[in-house]
Amino acid sequence: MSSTRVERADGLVTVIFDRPAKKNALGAEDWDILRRTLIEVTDDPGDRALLLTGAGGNFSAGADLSGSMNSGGGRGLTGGEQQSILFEMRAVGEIVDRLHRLPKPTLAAVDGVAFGVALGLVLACDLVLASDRARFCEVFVKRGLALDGGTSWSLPRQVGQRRAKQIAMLGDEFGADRALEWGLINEVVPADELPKVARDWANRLATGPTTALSLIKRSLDGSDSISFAQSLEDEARAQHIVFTTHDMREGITAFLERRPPKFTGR
Ligand SMILES: CC(C)(COP(=O)(O)OP(=O)(O)OC[C@H]1O[C@@H](n2cnc3c(N)ncnc32)[C@H](O)[C@@H]1OP(=O)(O)O)[C@@H](O)C(=O)NCCC(=O)NCCSC(=O)/C=C1/CC=CC=CO1
Repeated sequence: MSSTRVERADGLVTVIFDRPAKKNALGAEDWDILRRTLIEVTDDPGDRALLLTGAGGNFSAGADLSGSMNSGGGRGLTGGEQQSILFEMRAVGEIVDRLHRLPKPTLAAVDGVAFGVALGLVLACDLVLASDRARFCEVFVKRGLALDGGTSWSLPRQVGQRRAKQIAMLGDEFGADRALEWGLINEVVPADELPKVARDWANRLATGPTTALSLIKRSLDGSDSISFAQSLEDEARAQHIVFTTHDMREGITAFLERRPPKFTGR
């Protein structure tokens, strides 16, 4: 049964995992909604930023272990079941990749638990806000699972190999303060303030200069795999592109006219 809602307002697309009785565990329909939404946000110029969050005091407890992924039941998998797990995991991987590569800014707002593949979704976002009662866990090892959700890639990049191995191989829960100290999240706010602060940040992204934000994101994400000289060339090309935008003209005009800019995403 699907439990994910999508809301749109003023350029901001909010995806809300909403099955509180199951800690917002994610099943096939949730993945389908997320996949479709990511395609829409990629293609629709009216969608200018994405906020991922959960309802009922939790982000998500990760994959729904009672659903389609819970195959085998201790009797060993048939060849067909094994194939189907590979297929499902590739499908989930494709969705996390879409999120990671989304050409619009993304923000995760985490209250309560973000476990397993849900942690992967969080780490694939550009910015992460957490409440002071957020709990994170690379829980896979506790279930006898290997890593997924792109966390084998994002964790070492965000916290370094040494800590990534601790987080992934021990599978201990950690709180928002530790996540902040390790550089996994941007800020911690009191739980009752999280919705407001998240909306403020997300609205700032959604009313920002969309092309510039997209190019900023692309250049930072790509910086690991290119030389300094290449980054300078890429920056030149990016500025060349933003000089064709209405938002760049508006940004400079607004500065000269001593008023706040009104970016429209064009
Ligand atoms: C630590 C918990 C998140 C919360 O604990 P607690 O507050 O004590 O609450 P519970 O009583 O345990 O949970 C309340 C109800 O929610 C159900 N539930 C919780 N998580 C899941 C889940 N992931 N799938 C299905 N259902 C879930 C729980 O059964 C309760 O239901 P009832 O009231 O009807 O009994 C704790 O719940 C917890 O540790 N949850 C599991 C976390 C987890 O292991 N997540 C999955 C990680 S694996 C993953 O994300 C990706 C894959 C990919 C590959 C293949 C296979 C699977 O996973």
